[in-house]
Amino acid sequence: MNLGYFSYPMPANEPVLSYAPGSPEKKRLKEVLAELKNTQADIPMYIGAEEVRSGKKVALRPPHETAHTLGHFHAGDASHVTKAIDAALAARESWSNLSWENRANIFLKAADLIATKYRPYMNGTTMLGQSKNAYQAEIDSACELIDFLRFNVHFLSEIYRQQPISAPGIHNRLEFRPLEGFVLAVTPFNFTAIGGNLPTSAAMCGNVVVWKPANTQVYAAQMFMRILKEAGLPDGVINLIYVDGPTIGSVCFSHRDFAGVHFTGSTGVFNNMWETIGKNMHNYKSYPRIVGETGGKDFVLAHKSADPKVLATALLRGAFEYQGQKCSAASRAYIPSNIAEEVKKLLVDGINSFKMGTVEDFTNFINAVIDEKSFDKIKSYIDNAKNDANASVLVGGNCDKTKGYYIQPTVIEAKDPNYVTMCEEIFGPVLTIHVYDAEQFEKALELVDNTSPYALTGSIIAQDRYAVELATNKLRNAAGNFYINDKPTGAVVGQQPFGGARASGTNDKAGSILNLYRWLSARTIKETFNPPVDYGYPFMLEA
Ligand SMILES: NC(=O)c1ccc[n+]([C@@H]2O[C@H](COP(=O)([O-])OP(=O)(O)OC[C@H]3O[C@@H](n4cnc5c(N)ncnc54)[C@H](O)[C@@H]3O)[C@@H](O)[C@H]2O)c1
Ligand SMILES: N[C@@H](CCC=O)C(=O)O
Repeated sequence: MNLGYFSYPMPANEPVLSYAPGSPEKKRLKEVLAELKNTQADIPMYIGAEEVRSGKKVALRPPHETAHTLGHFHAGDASHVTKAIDAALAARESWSNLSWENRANIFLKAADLIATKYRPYMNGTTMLGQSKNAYQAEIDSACELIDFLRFNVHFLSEIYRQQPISAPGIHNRLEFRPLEGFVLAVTPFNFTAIGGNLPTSAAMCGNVVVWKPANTQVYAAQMFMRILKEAGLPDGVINLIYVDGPTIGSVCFSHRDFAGVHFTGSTGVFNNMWETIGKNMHNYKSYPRIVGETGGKDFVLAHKSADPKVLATALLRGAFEYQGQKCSAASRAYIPSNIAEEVKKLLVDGINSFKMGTVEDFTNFINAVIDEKSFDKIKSYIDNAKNDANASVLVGGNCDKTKGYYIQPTVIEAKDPNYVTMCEEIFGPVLTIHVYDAEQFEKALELVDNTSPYALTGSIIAQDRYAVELATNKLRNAAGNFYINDKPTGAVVGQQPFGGARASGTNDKAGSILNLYRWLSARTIKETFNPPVDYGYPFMLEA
């Protein structure tokens, strides 16, 4: 029964806590980190009402301290994927019929639980499981996740209000139905907030979901799942399983009720999904929604009018925060010759001042990269640069995996603007710079636009307003998130809707109203109050 239209006004962004020395939030976070480290977690899959323990245990270790074990999760197989789909479909009718305010308030309650008693647990599991320092965890697993939940509730309310006009004698209305089937959410390791957003944005719209996080993000993902349960999410609406990607794909993408995939991760995996879905089209009841935010090779282009300190700071933060493991991280920079020497010195000094180590020591700016595979891949790019005549390592370059996956933040200088590290996504703390002739700005713009297949984020650093305008226009399709005099990272929900085009994804802008439309299928209803009773037209009364 609907007895009123209940409003959900635009929320404010969740304030970022500072964790400054002596602050209560720092004290509490330290206590929780110690508690988590002293506990051996036994993490089940969540399928329907069940906590499923397969017995196939996978150990969870902090990337910065691989000798320590945080516990383990129970990995699943194809049978668990089927079970999760069945549980989702069984929950579908009741969930999709639940009133909007009762759906919405579950997610708002979850946001409040994260903002209060579970904040140190969301941050603590993210810090230990994904090797994020306290600030990087706070902006991700607390603030961004809370914002996703609150803003999406507001955006969906706005969608439900959008109704067609009605001519005299009729009433038209739009129902924003959930999709007919289940949605698969496949999420990456690097952002706990993305892990939380992909299943909940679809679920909020009345869909039922099978959620598969990256193995290296399970520690924080299960924490969020437990919070959703405590907030009142009914069984089966979101089913959290830990099954390898190809197995998930083979079961979900051949299922008749597969209604859509909400993916964030690498371009190669998404391309593979798209191809598989295309090949299986004949299986499905409806055309599935395919939403994917993928890789990046994000640029910073400086003009000769750039302030060297603004540029160096944008690079130090934009390239190295969270060890460069942000899809938005600055990984190629084009520096004009007039300020190149000064900027290089600022970069070298900045990097030499970085402290690297565990997340428990709050003085560390840099922690470890996510896993051994990633460590080996990043190291091979650095080793190749050390031995290539077209490149030189300006600073950094040391890699050590004896205690954790530590890669020293590294700047490579490429003489060749098409050198491999200027083009390929590395996803680690490696920035490649290319110095261009300061009088050849237009040529540099072309290089930026054409060097990489991606188009996710990018920045122009300039004081000259003509240069800013030229870059904004020429690079219109080179980035879905374009920054002026700022680093290319750190988009805030509600402020900078996030996503890129070209090989960076479908650009459905996570955390914005645009994304929610993808999880809805509108039905138009026309009601006629005084229906005609004669088929003829008035003009037919006379020849
Ligand atoms: N554009 C964005 O908004 C955005 C945000 C975060 C990360 N990313 C991208 O994500 C990547 C880093 O994250 P990652 O290492 O977790 O990415 P990934 O592609 O390796 O994994 C992402 C998810 O896909 C799963 N997966 C892997 N192979 C699969 C397969 N064959 N079938 C189905 N699922 C499969 C993984 O287990 C994980 O859950 C980078 O490329 C980064 O740019 C993009
Ligand atoms: N939205 C984040 C990046 C997400 C990808 O990893 C940012 O803007 O830095």
